[in-house]
This record gives sequence, structure tokens and C-alpha cells, in this order.
Amino acid sequence: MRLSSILFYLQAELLLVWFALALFIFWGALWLVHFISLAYAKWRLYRKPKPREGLLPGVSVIKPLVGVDANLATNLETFFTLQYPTYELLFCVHSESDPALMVVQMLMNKYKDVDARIFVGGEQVGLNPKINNMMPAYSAAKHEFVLVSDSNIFMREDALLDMVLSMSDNVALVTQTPYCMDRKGLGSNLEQIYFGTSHARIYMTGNCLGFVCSTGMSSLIRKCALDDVGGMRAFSPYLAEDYFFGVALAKRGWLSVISGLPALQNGSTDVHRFHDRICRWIKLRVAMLPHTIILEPMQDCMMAGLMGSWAANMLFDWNSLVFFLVHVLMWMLFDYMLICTVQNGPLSFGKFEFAVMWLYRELSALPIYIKALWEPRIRWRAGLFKLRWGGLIEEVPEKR
Ligand SMILES: CCCCCCCC/C=C\CCCCCCCC(=O)N[C@@H](CO)[C@H](O)/C=C/CCCCCCCCCCCCC
Ligand SMILES: O=c1ccn([C@@H]2O[C@H](COP(=O)(O)OP(=O)(O)O[C@H]3OC[C@@H](O)[C@H](O)[C@H]3O)[C@@H](O)[C@H]2O)c(=O)[nH]1
Repeated sequence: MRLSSILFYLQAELLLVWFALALFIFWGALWLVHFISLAYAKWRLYRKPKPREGLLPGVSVIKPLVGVDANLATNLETFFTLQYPTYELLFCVHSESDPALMVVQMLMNKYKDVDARIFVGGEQVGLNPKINNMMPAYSAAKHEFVLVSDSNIFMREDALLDMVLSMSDNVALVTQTPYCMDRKGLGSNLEQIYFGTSHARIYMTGNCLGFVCSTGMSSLIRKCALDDVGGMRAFSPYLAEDYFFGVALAKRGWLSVISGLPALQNGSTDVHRFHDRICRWIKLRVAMLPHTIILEPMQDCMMAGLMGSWAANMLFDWNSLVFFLVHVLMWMLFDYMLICTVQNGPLSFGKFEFAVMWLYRELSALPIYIKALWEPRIRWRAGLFKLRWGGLIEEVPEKR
């Protein structure tokens, strides 16, 4: 063999070793994320908030609604029975014909002494339909804090108090960590496992390390701080208004924190709808934060296992199959500990069912990710959208 060929092979080998080392360090960092998320969840979730001196501030609760599902009445009723001294409920629907209106009216008749109003038709301030829907309520909100709460949220009686008590003087945004109520059905269980494991891991670590990752299904906002960055209307060019609230507030030096109680999503769902929603969220993240195009699939269990086992084999000659299997088993164990912490009580499914559904979710993560990249258009309720890099919305006209 010629000297130049030997040198070429040596250089290629060295490059591979460096590449393997980088992957191995990344794999190690993912385990650090596991530890941080578990420790942070144990520290922050379900801890008793410190009582506040003086009067509790008033809260305007904005409920954007579109249509009805089997649990809507139950979920909305929990807002009429909140244990909190001063709050108003502001229900928003796009049109007079929305069936959610009847549900709200029925509840308003049942709880006549709760301060509640309905806003119909929204205000067209931009392309984000949720913002358009909420705009009249936001303009009419009379309290110092605004709680944006999606239609599928079930509130424990003490949840609003818990959120307000998490709001200190330097904080402008308190989000409830997205999680789920115990529900029956494969779709609901998969959703609960996703939010209690993969999502919670990043949400806990992101919040612990001060990254903006606000998922706004249940978020308490200091109204003067949001007004200071342009009010709600300023975020109508974005589909992921919740994330951009967090970014804008952080730029002004405000902190975002999580509350002690997680958000209890209690909409009716199935496997198909769950996948669609995850797919839609991936499209949002890819447009807003292009670096997640590579990072996101790499931080999933299976992909991380493949990378780690190849790197460990390359660097230390360890058996790849054994490494991969131990990796998956340990990852599942850490995820189980995390979901138990977020649940703070027994799960509604057994350990074996957890293992099977967790495996299915992890194995489907990459195909769902590829599907999301394959079709960049986003269907959200009645609208069809496309996002430009940076997260700005482009409306896509429906084909007739
Ligand atoms: C060495 C470890 C590297 C880990 C990098 C992780 C990169 C992000 C990968 C996956 C994202 C997972 C999902 C996070 C939850 C987002 C849920 C969501 O999409 N919500 C949208 C709808 O409500 C919302 O509009 C968007 C919110 C923005 C999410 C931003 C996610 C970035 C989080 C960064 C945290 C990094 C923590 C690890 C640091 C070592
Ligand atoms: O056209 C719409 C669509 C949705 N909405 C409302 O927006 C809320 C969230 O809608 P969905 O439950 O369909 O969607 P998601 O749970 O995936 O929302 C999530 O992702 C997109 C972000 O903008 C949201 O803030 C976030 O909660 C609901 O309360 C829904 O009623 C509208 O008011 N109008």
C-alpha cells in the first residue's frame, strides 16, 4: 500500500474516533437531562406554595373555545368552582353557531354568582385564530393577571391559587407543566405517557436551566408586562404565540416559571388525533427553532441508543447490542420514575401496559417526525397554515 493511502486511512480513522467521541458526549449529556428533569420535577412539582401577605390579585381567565367534545362541560365546570377570591371567566367563541356556547350558557345559569362573560366573533388582528378569538376578552380583562387556559384543561380547585402564588415580583409568566388527567383509551394513555416522559423531560430541564420553552395551554400572564411588549395582538403573526410570549417577556428581563400543579389536559382524543397534534407541534418547532431539526430526533431514546452504542463500540469496543438494550431499559426506567413524579400518585395503567405503550411511543417518534417534515403545511382546527422560518404564519388558501 502506498504511503499516501495509509495516511488517508489513518486520518479517516482519527476523524471517526473524534465523531464517536462527540456522539458519546452527547449521549452522556442526554443522561444528564434525565437526572436534571427528575430532580427538578421532584423539587418543583406538588410543593406547597408559600402563602402571600395581603390581598390576592384578581385574575381574568380567558377560555378560547371551538366546538364541543365529550368532556367540555366537565372541564369548564371546574373553572366555576375554583377556590380563589377574585376572578372573572371570559369565554370566547368564533361564531354564534358554535355548540360550545350552549355549554357555557348552561354553566353560567347554574353558577349565577360567578363573574362570567361570553365574547362572540373575536377580533381579526392577524392570522393566529386563537389570538383573534381571545382578543375581545383580552381587551375587556379587568384584572392584573390573565390566565390563558385552553378548552381541554381540567382545573383542580386549588390550581389557580397555586399558579398565582408561583408569581413573584420578577416573574411575568407562570405555566403549568403540560400533563393529562387519567382517562381510558389508547390515544389518551399515549398522550399521558408522552407528556409525562419525553415532553416532561425537556420541559423540566428547559425551565430548570432557564431556556424559554413555554407551552401555553395553561399560562398565567402579568398583563402589564404583556402590554409592554405590544399586548396579545403583537403575537398574532405567529402560530406558536405561547412560545413567543415567553421569548418577548424574557427579552424584557422577566422570568418564566412553572407552577406546582401540572396542567391536566382532559380532552377526548384517540391515537390519530394525538399523532396529528404532535406532528403539528414538531412543525412549529422546526420553523421557529431550526436547530431542533437535528437535535430533536437525536434526543429520542431509540436514536440516542443507536448513536451511543455505535460510539461505545468504536471507542471502547463494547458490544453494541448489549449497550443498546441496557440503554433502552434504563431510559424506560428513568421515564417511569419521571411520569410517577409528575403524576404524584398511582398511574391508571400497570407497569406492563406502561412498558408496551412507552415502547410504541418511542418507536413511533421518528416516523412521526419524518411525516412532519414531509408535509410542512399545518392543519389546525378549521385553518390551513404554513410557517416561514422564524415561525411567522403564511395562510394557505384551501383548494376547492
Ligand atoms: C444535550 C441535550 C440536548 C437536548 C436538546 C433538546 C432540543 C429540543 C428537542 C425537542 C423538543 C421537545 C419538546 C419540548 C416541548 C415543546 C412543546 C411544544 O412544541 N409546544 C408548542 C405548542 O404549545 C409551543 O408553541 C412551543 C414551544 C417551544 C418549545 C421549545 C423547545 C426547546 C426546548 C429547549 C430546552 C433545552 C433543554 C436541554 C438543554 C441541555
Ligand atoms: O381556530 C382556533 C383553534 C384553536 N383555538 C383554541 O386554542 C386552544 C388550543 O387549541 P388546540 O387544543 O386545538 O391545540 P393545541 O393544544 O395543540 O394548542 C397548542 O398549540 C398551539 C398553540 O398556539 C397553543 O397555545 C397551544 O396551546 C383551544 O382552547 C382552542 O379552542 C381557537 O380558539 N381557535
